[in-house]
Amino acid sequence: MPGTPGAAATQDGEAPGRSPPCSQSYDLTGKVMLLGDSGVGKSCFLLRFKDGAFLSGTFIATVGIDFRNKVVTVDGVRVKLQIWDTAGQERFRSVTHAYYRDAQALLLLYDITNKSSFDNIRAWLTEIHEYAQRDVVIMLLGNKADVNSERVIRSEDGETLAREYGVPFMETSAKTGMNVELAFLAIAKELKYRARGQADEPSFQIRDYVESQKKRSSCCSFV
Ligand SMILES: Nc1nc2c(ncn2[C@@H]2O[C@H](COP(=O)(O)OP(=O)(O)OP(=O)(O)O)[C@@H](O)[C@H]2O)c(=O)[nH]1
Repeated sequence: MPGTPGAAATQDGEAPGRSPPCSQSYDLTGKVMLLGDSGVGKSCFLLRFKDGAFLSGTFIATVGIDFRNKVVTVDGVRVKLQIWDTAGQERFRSVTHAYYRDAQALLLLYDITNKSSFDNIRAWLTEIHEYAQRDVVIMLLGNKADVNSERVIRSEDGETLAREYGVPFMETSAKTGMNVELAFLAIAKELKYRARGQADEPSFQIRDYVESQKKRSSCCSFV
């Protein structure tokens, strides 16, 4: 959803819609939701992106929903991402469903060390198709890639599932930062492409972009 060009961005942590005391300008804005089972690392993923931090050993399950804003610049365009961190626990599902409709992009996470979080991805996609906009951008992320010794889901399994649903895929780590920024930048680029049309980049495809950036970073990753 295009924002008012040059308008003041909402302050971090402030309820959307209220006027901010300070301003950070942006050209476009988009709502992104983090989804996936409880414990897959959604809150840590957001914290890594927003503040570059990781709090190890602590797991405080999200209650309901929380959000943070961050402005990223892609191809000279400032995109304000309003990122909603949802609770993965079943009992909060009815709360989070209400937010799907406004989201332009969804990051769907599973934990590569937790088989049920991967098996539940199909159920998440069914929910997404029920509650989200038809053209919502979806990205599948296999998080906790830093703990390869406890891996139970192969990277190829994530890739196969993503291909089946026609969505981009990558493995990530909120702990090391691997591919965290890339996931959000790819979303921002797609939102920019949708808002600005084909003029700047006639053949932009988010899946191709993610694949090319993954390959490019494999030699000297963010780890
Ligand atoms: N090794 C490793 N641990 C992680 C990573 N991301 C998160 N964790 C750990 O996984 C646990 C759960 O992380 P959260 O970010 O709270 O999980 P969540 O998906 O937000 O959980 P809910 O709020 O209940 O939906 C915490 O103990 C984190 O420290 C990661 O990339 N690598």
